Formats: sequence, C-alpha cells, structure tokens
Amino acid sequence: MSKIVVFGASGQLGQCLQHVAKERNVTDVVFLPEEQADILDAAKLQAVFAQYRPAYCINCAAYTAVDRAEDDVDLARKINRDGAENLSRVCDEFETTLIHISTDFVFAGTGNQPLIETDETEPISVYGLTKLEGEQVVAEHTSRYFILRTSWLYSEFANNFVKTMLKLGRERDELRIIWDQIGTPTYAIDLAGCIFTIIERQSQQYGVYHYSNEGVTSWYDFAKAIFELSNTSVNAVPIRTAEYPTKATRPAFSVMDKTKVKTNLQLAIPHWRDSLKECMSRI
Ligand SMILES: NC(=O)C1=CN([C@@H]2O[C@H](COP(=O)(O)OP(=O)(O)OC[C@H]3O[C@@H](n4cnc5c(N)ncnc54)[C@H](OP(=O)(O)O)[C@@H]3O)[C@@H](O)[C@H]2O)C=CC1
Ligand SMILES: Cc1cn([C@H]2C[C@H](O)[C@@H](COP(=O)(O)OP(=O)(O)O[C@H]3O[C@@H](C)C(=O)[C@@H](O)[C@H]3O)O2)c(=O)[nH]c1=O
Repeated sequence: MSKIVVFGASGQLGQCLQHVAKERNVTDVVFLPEEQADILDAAKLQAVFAQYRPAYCINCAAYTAVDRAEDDVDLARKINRDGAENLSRVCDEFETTLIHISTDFVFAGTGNQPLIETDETEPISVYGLTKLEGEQVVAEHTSRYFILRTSWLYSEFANNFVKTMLKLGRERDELRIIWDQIGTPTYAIDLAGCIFTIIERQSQQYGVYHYSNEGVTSWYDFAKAIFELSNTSVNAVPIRTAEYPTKATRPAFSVMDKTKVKTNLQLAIPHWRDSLKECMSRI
C-alpha cells in the first residue's frame, strides 16, 4: 500500500486507524504524535511531508469539544479551519491525497429526510461552523481530497457517548436522555475501515462523502441499546432537548444518506446495532 501519514493519531479515530492497520496488516503508515506534527505549525508540516513524501494524508486532528467551542471560538477555528488549510496546502504541494474528516453538525438539522452531500449546510454551533470552514478551505486549496462527514462516533477508544453511558449507568439509578435528536451512530472502527478501503482501491472519485452506520435512532434509543447489551439496570428516562440545556445547540435531525459512498466504493455498511454489539464485545 502507498505511504500514509495520519494526523490526530492519538484521538479516538486515530486509535481506531491504528487498530485496523494492524488487523489489515497495513505497514506503510505513520501515526504522527501531536508534538511531532501539530497541524498549526506549517513549517513542521513541510518537514514531515519532505521526510515521508506520503501518497495519502489522513486528518483526524480536530477540536471536538462541542460545548466548550462556544466560548473557545478562536482555538476551535484555528484547529478546525486553519489546521485543515495548512494540511490541504502542503498536500497540494506534495501531490498527496487528503482524507479529511468532517461532521453531521455542518447541517442545521431542521429537515426530516436523509441528508445528501449536496444538501445545504447551515451550522448552528461554533464546532459545526468551524468544521464547515475546514471543509471549504480543503476544497479551495487542493483538488485531490476526500471529505468524509460522519456522525456520533464511538468506539472502545477515548471518550465517547457509549463509554459515558456505561460509566453513568453504573453510578446512577436514573438517567435522563434526549429522544428528540435523531441521527445515526458510527463505530469509528467501521469508519477507519472505510478510510483504508478508499486507499486500497486507489479511488480518484474525489469529493464530499457521508459515512455513518446504517439505520436511524435517537440518543435515548441508542442509550437503551447500550444498557440492554451491557445488562445495565439503570432507569433511562426520555426527555426533550429543552429539558437538557447545553451551551451548543445540536441538530435535531442529522441522518445522512450513504448512497454515494456505497455506490462509488462498493462498500457494505453495517447497521448501528450490529456494530454496537461488536464494540461492546471489545470494551
Ligand atoms: N467524536 C465524534 O463524535 C465525531 C467526530 N467527528 C470528526 O471526526 C474526527 C475525529 O474525531 P475523534 O477522533 O472522535 O476526535 P478526538 O477529539 O478524539 O481526536 C482529535 C485529536 O486531534 C488532536 N489535535 C488537536 N489539535 C491538534 C493539532 N493542532 N495538531 C495535531 N493534532 C491535534 C487531539 O489532541 P488533544 O486531545 O491533545 O487535543 C486529539 O488527539 C474529527 O475531525 C471530528 O471533528 C465527526 C463526527 C462525530
Ligand atoms: C451525557 C448525556 C448526554 N445527553 C445528550 C446530549 C447530546 O445531545 C447527546 C450526545 O452528547 P455528547 O456530549 O456525548 O455528544 P456530542 O458532543 O453532542 O456529540 C457530537 O460530537 C461531535 C464531535 C460530532 O461531530 C457529532 O457528530 C456528535 O457525535 O446526548 C443526554 O441527553 N443525557 C446525558 O446524560
């Protein structure tokens, strides 16, 4: 396989990529720790690219604290937009294909039909806005890019909703969980598999893609499935968004249509329940 460099390697998706690389015996891949490869340091990026001359660059680095971003706009924008710009410029210079990860939070979430790649974006949070700006600079500065929009990532690695529910479920008798935000969870191991498939197939069908697991759920129903699979006896109470005030507003409906990725890459995507089961067996 061609040489690959990964930024944001110690985050959740970065760790999943490391796991899948081992599973698939992908050896020509370099997982760069942040101290060696800060995406805000354009000079260091030049040095990294000159050293490795990668065919592919996977960008998992991001500012992902959705609520904190509302008060930390400058840093969120630096990492999610300026970092993406630095990478897309250096990728263009070295003729490297950039695989950049984005989010369902670029959408307002006011509709009720699965979202396709060309649907209008209208972020309603600082995180969503800065991620959209990141998409825009990538498309502006290089032509060889895949932007993969994904949603509700979880895995056995790092912090995520599944691990939070398991922890809170053990500590509390009752949990109140939003049921009027509808979307699709994504097992980050499946997304990592999709990324390596793009590389293995040497696809040149560049552009924006939606990738999540199959199916639809609410955070409440997702939590119920987590509790069932883990035999957690906590009482889960469905509540509306208004009853769970947060700094950032989240889209009410962010189900994404995956027809494009499935067709172009001939990819089978697992249902979220099957992937959740798989993940829980590994936690
Ligand atoms: N988590 C989710 O639910 C979803 C995530 N996404 C997107 O998927 C991608 C991966 O997310 P995920 O793995 O969950 O996120 P994480 O927050 O787990 O990982 C992001 C990583 O980026 C690192 N990072 C931050 N700033 C820089 C920098 N300047 N240079 C290099 N690395 C940096 C972080 O390091 P440190 O921790 O030290 O700051 C962290 O290791 C992101 O683009 C995210 O926006 C999309 C939809 C859902
Ligand atoms: C802990 C908890 C959360 N919730 C709700 C709040 C929120 O609407 C939802 C998920 O909460 P979290 O804080 O885990 O996740 P959140 O930060 O909203 O997750 C988002 O992260 C970014 C990075 C993305 O790109 C999105 O796709 C999405 O995954 O669950 C409850 O209703 N009850 C609870 O006890």
